[in-house]
Amino acid sequence: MTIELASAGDTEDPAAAGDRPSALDLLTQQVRDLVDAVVLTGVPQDELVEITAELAALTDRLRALRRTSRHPLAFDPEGVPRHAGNAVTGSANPYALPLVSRVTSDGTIRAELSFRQIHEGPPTSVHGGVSAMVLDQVLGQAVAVAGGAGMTGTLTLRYVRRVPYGEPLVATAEYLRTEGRKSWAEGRIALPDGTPLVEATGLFITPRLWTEGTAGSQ
Ligand SMILES: CCCCCCCC/C=C\CCCCCCCC(=O)SCCNC(=O)CCNC(=O)[C@H](O)C(C)(C)COP(=O)(O)OP(=O)(O)OC[C@H]1O[C@@H](n2cnc3c(N)ncnc32)[C@H](O)[C@@H]1OP(=O)(O)O
Repeated sequence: MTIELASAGDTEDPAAAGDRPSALDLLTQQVRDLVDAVVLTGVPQDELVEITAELAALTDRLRALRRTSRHPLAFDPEGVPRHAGNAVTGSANPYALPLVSRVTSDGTIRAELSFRQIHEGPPTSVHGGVSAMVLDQVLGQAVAVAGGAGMTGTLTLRYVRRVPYGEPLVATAEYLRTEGRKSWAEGRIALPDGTPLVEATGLFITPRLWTEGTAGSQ
């Protein structure tokens, strides 16, 4: 297999890397595949023991050199916050879906997504907390793009229909309004035909600390 990588040093700057994945992106995706495989594996016990030992050795290799700083926060040209370590969108975070959002011409945040079996809560359905995490992110992006970036103050959800995994879905969010440091947004996870599965409204508050000049950590 030949893999064309981004140049060394590009990993912090997706724009500089163009469409080519960095080695860290590829590692992250491989670990996602690993997690999926763990949840679904049926290999015998002795094989599991051997694999666990091999993974422990790989974990030690990764720990040989640790980052001394968190992944930086950047904004893409449309104003969507990008953070490689983010739990929902992070290209360097195996835990992230990852969710890739764009801004439509009317300012809506839109992300096509597909949950996996690892996101299961009730049998055959996505865990409600996982849906909430995605909605927190896209609503937060909607207010960030509108200029009101903040921390979630409240997030209200209505679980309308069960959310399936393994099927294409769409998450969208729209900025509503701002009053002082408070901004509101609404959004939903829906089937591709628009049938809503989970609806959300959220209040995002720009922390006093940020307005006093200290950057947030999100
Ligand atoms: C320099 C620029 C840097 C830019 C950086 C951009 C970052 C990128 C942005 C976006 C990324 C993409 C999207 C991400 C999406 C995910 C986001 C999350 O998951 S956030 C994690 C979960 N949320 C928390 O952990 C919050 C914890 N709470 C706090 O930090 C504070 O309590 C905070 C910021 C919410 C408020 O603290 P205060 O000191 O700034 O503000 P006070 O003066 O207490 O309140 C201001 C007003 O807001 C109300 N308020 C405060 N907390 C509230 C709450 N939880 N619910 C409702 N109202 C609340 C108050 O009653 C007050 O209202 P009245 O002005 O009197 O009308």
